Amino acid sequence: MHLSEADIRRIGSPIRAVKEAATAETPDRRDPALVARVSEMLSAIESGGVDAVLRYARELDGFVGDDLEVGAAELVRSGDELPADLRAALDAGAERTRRFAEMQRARLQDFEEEVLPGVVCGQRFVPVENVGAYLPAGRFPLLASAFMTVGVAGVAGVPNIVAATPPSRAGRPHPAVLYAARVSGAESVYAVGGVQALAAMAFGLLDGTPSDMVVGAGNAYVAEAKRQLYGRVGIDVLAGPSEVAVIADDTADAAVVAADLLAQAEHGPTSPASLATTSERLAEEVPREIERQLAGLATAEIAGAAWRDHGTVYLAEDRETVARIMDALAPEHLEVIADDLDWWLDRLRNYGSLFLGPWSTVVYADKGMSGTNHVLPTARGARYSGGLSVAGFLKQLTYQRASRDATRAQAEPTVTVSDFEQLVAHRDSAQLRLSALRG
Ligand SMILES: NC(=O)c1ccc[n+]([C@@H]2O[C@H](COP(=O)([O-])OP(=O)(O)OC[C@H]3O[C@@H](n4cnc5c(N)ncnc54)[C@H](O)[C@@H]3O)[C@@H](O)[C@H]2O)c1
Ligand SMILES: N[C@H](CO)Cc1c[nH]c[nH+]1
Ligand SMILES: [Zn+2]
Repeated sequence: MHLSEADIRRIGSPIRAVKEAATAETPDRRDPALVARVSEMLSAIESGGVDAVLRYARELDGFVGDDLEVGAAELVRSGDELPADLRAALDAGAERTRRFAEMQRARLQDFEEEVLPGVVCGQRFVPVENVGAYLPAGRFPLLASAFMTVGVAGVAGVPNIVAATPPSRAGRPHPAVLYAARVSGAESVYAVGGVQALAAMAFGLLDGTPSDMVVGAGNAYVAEAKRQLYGRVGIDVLAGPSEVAVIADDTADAAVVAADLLAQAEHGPTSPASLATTSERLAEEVPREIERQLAGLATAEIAGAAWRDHGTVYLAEDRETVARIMDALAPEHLEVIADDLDWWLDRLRNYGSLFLGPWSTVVYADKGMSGTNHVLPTARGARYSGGLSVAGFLKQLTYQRASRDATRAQAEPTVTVSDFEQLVAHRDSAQLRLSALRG
């Protein structure tokens, strides 16, 4: 995650890149080979149906058998072989995520009001009917993803939710992923991952009902599949490889900053992590501390590659410049470990989710422990979108009613504008009502 020359020009104040990314690739660059591969897979699945889905599932994920559906018995039994503390942690994450989604739902209000005499307009929030939820589990089983998708869709009132997750090495999904899905309210889960999962949900190849919307995070293949399916189905956000950025001043501890950067870098070798600071001390210490922590990290191969290729450290003279850096990077997760948190909360605007102060950290939200959703925009999508939430499953529909007495106020200007546009049928539709009023 790095600033382009154009970003630096726009920011307009001096910035020193203390650590630069080894690759010039930004997270929003689409790899043409990957785009072509996804397109080819979607076409093959659309024409080949379930057989094509099974073929990719076997080839890419070692799926065994012919039936992608995880049976009700396997879903119910999923918790039996898990340690009690893991079950309790998953129960807590599901519950907290649900509770925050309920709080958000309570603040989305239907209403109707008279906008001019005799004309009443209103809005209603209506849930999407069929949702396909993707639960990523390629490199690591991300257990909390079900809370964020299946659980939150349930709070929105979505009547038909199907979940798909890649099989793990034994050819079946991990029981912990299934348990997390179950405590989130899933009744229908399929052992299929990646592009083939999203295509199967969108084309109705799993339970026979095409999803109206597919949601959930995943790797670059998953994000690209959602992008290509968009329009034919709705999507939540383009939630690709995880990213983190930290804003820190002299009050921050280098070990904490380094740990939080590595925590997201370990997702994959293309996961960017960035620090922007006003502290010269921190700008020097954090890269050293990252190397020190990497030496003892079991996932160092992944996190080290991510840090080398996509990690950056920027030193700026003042906090406004740091804020402008974040306006440009628009990271998925943004931590602030600095004084005057209210100033930062007020000033920052481009992030998927914000973590204020040293006692708040991304990994808590990753696991559902704070309650916010961890399906968040990546690749600078936070410039125009927030993350998945209960609102994402609700269509904000409008309606209007008008009394006979309100006809003139709407029909006369409609006739005027339609005449100007030469849209005569439009004019006639309004004129007819005016005539009825007069006659
Ligand atoms: N942005 C967010 O909100 C968010 C949230 C959680 C996770 N994530 C990200 O989700 C990702 C999870 O990635 P993952 O790979 O571990 O799991 P995944 O479930 O996203 O992807 C696994 C699937 O990728 C497909 N795949 C792998 N290589 C392929 C190839 N060469 N051609 C076609 N398909 C291929 C396989 O079918 C496999 O099932 C991570 O990058 C993580 O950072 C993002
Ligand atoms: N950091 C991911 C969102 O980008 C979510 C997650 C879950 N578990 C671990 N991480
Ligand atoms: Zn994470």
